[in-house]
Amino acid sequence: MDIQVKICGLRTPEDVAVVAEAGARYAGFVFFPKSPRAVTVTQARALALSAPVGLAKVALVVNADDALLDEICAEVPVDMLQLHGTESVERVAQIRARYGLPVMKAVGVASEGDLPALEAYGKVADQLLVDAKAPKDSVLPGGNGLAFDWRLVAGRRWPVPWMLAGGLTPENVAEAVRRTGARQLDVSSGVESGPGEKSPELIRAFVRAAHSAGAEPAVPRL
Ligand SMILES: O=C(O)c1ccccc1NCC(=O)[C@H](O)[C@H](O)COP(=O)(O)O
Repeated sequence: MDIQVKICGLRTPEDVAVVAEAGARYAGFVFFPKSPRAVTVTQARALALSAPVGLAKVALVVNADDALLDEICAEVPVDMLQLHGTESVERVAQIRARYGLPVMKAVGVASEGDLPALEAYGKVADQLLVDAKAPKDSVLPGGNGLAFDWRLVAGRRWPVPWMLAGGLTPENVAEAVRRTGARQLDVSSGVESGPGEKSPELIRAFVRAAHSAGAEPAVPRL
């Protein structure tokens, strides 16, 4: 299976076009006002409508209530919901049932103790996003440009497909793939020239490096 890439935190139609042309599979829109990548529902609608067929649009929310999710799902043609807060297993199942969209649950990983959560969420979500745990003093639950110890997830399997995230860059993505065996990758800060500013060159370099790494045998080297 080819490597699939998600570029998160897109804010302009130009970002969307570059991501699609580069060959990414997913485009993420951040509905978290404190983020430098935040978009409004109106902005996200325009971005989603500009996306070509084949680019899956992902709405990223943090502990969203039904009112916000109702609005996003009514206005923005999204293909997946990414839950990046402290949503419980029950809440993930409820959101999945209410909106009839695939749900990806993000889980922050810093130590072995964080791994059981992936098993639990893997029973109710359609995908898992295995991300670095946010530092305690960060205002952002994700998108901090920090990697975690990839040995924690090397060769692991969960009940549903998963994406690796956290501090990935065009320079380290091949090593991340080799070490973890990940077949899906998510990046935000590593393809930016400044907070919230996506770089077309870095996006192209990241997708190229990820796809090249996917063509190599997926044998974890530790
Ligand atoms: O990106 C944000 O600003 C953000 C805000 C609130 C919750 C999650 C957020 N990002 C989550 C992502 O999907 C990122 O792509 C993922 O955490 C990896 O980020 P990075 O380490 O910057 O590549």
